[in-house]
Amino acid sequence: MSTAGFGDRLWDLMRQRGPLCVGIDPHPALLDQWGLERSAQGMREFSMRVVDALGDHVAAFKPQSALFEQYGSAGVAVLEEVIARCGDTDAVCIVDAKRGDIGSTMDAYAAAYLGEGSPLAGDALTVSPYLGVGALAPAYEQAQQSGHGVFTLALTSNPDGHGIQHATVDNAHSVAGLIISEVNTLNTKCDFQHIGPFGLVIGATIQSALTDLHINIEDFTGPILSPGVGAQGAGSEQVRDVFGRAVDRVLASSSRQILRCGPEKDRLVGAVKEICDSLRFQ
Ligand SMILES: O=C(O)c1cc(=O)[nH]c(=O)n1[C@@H]1O[C@H](COP(=O)(O)O)[C@@H](O)[C@H]1O
Repeated sequence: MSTAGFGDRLWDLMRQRGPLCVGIDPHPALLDQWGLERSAQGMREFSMRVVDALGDHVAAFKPQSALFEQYGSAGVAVLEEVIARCGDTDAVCIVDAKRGDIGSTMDAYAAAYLGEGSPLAGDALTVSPYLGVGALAPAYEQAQQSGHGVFTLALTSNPDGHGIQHATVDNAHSVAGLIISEVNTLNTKCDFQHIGPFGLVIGATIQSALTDLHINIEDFTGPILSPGVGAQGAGSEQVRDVFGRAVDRVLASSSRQILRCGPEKDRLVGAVKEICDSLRFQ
């Protein structure tokens, strides 16, 4: 087990294995395609096969909590097992639960998803800043204590996000720009070698939004999780165009495009290698 902080651990993995996160999203249609039952047990089999096939090949896994929650407590129990199985690999596990609440409730989310030894805690958590970045302080504090990471939504991959995220505040900054700057300040209070533990979620589908909103993403000092690669239409070209010189901090994320290549291990590994090769920009 590495003693490096979350950001530096992820940085090293991205360099060794390629900057790709595989989303574990066991959609019912994928269970059908893999010949598995639409049940918690089917989802368990699906997710374990993904982790076992790709655990030595990818920098990160991102189990999507809602897909498990839809099966109730049996699904959540499977999510716990999947997080534990990811922990048996060297890849980092980003639990995609997009949590966010007032500070006193956020304490409980932080304990559940980032607390040392909690069954729902991976290496990092996605959080939603709609209640204010300040309200998420318990998550950032808990992550720092336990050496974990947090990815805060900034410019999401879905077009519906524009209305709020691109909105202008005080006639100057955009909402997204303020979130990015607040998260960056958190990293300045941390010790790290390459990148800090506090990251952003910025979709690969956002086209010129960073430029349009006058956001200089090159100044950002954490990892950038970038979903939207594959099923949502973005490819490596979009990743390079969106992030420019900040691309070395980008962890591209793809779920359905890769998962559709299963269940055979060789095809899953082949899909990962192909995307990773396309993401090597130097
Ligand atoms: O936080 C996320 O991971 C996320 C943020 C975002 O802006 N857009 C987005 O698609 N995601 C997640 O990334 C995954 C995308 O899945 P695919 O479209 O199948 O690659 C889903 O689990 C989404 O919930």
